Amino acid sequence: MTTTHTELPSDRPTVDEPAVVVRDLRRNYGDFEAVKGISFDIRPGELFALLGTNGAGKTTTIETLEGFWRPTSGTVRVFGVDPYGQPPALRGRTGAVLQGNGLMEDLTVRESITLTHDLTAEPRDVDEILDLVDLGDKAGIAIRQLSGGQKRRLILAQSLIARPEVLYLDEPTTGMDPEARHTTWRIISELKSRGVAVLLTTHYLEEAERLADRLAIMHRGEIRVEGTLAGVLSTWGDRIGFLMPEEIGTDDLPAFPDSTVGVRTRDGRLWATYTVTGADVAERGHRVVAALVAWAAERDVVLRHLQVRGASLEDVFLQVAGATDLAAG
Ligand SMILES: Nc1ncnc2c1ncn2[C@@H]1O[C@H](COP(=O)(O)OP(=O)(O)OP(=O)(O)O)[C@@H](O)[C@H]1O
Repeated sequence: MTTTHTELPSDRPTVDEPAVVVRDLRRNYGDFEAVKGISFDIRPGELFALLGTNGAGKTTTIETLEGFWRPTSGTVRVFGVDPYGQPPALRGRTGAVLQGNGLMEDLTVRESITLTHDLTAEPRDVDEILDLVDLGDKAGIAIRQLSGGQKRRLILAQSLIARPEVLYLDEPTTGMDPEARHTTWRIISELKSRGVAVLLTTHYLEEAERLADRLAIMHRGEIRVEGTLAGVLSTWGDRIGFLMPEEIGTDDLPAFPDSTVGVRTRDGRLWATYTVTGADVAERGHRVVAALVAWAAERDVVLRHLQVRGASLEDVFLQVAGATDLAAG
């Protein structure tokens, strides 16, 4: 999938210009190429989700945008400024929830927020920020007594004190229960609607489905898929799945033009999935179903749980991650 590349913004971007621009970014650790030439933009008020397998290069990308690493080659710009070394021009304009904790565990929640507040030019009010992340009732508690999910929210709170215009969220909801995750999604949506540009990495695909305006899936340092959720799914075709009849071996499954078949185990049972892609998916999918039913009737077998469905983000992710076939159901 191709990306629309624009010129790098000048030092004085207009509102319509991207807040974040990444062009052909490469980042090596010694001889190892962790990021192999990726490009994307994020505009104000937009959330871009960077998904991918473990070790794909997501954190390296965020840390480069945060200014911790200099690109091995290529360019990153935040409001037209090179972020390497966290220059004063970007101070307070970006915030981050990175992996790792970095909290002073003996302070109370309020003391911790107040400390950052007092070091920040034009900070948000301490109580406003506590309310925003739903930690008002924990203000007097020592950080070490917070749950893992509450600590993640406190880190989010710290990142919001300076009213950042760009937010980097590296797996922000890891360790959160479903309710805390929903609260965090609400906060992120609210920030987006206030015009904050957000770069999110997550292993929760539902999180990306709910929040992302655009998303990319990385694998081994490269962006393999990019676009809006609807755009990505529409190019990935339909799935026709059924429970493998016991009488039928994997090699006996028929082949059809314009479709691929895979078999995998789920819940201890074997499922077959035909993937139909390209133009006129619905019509060709219909023909595959008709042919399958005729094929089953000839052999006097039943295709249990026969169903047709569109691709899910999980299907796309698994395919990108190199899974040999796709889950039915
Ligand atoms: N400081 C480092 N020195 C050497 N190699 C590193 C370093 N940091 C990361 N790597 C390697 O670079 C690759 C990309 O790592 P990165 O943390 O960016 O991946 P990720 O997509 O964030 O993974 P995950 O989803 O597991 O958090 C990995 O193979 C990792 O082992």
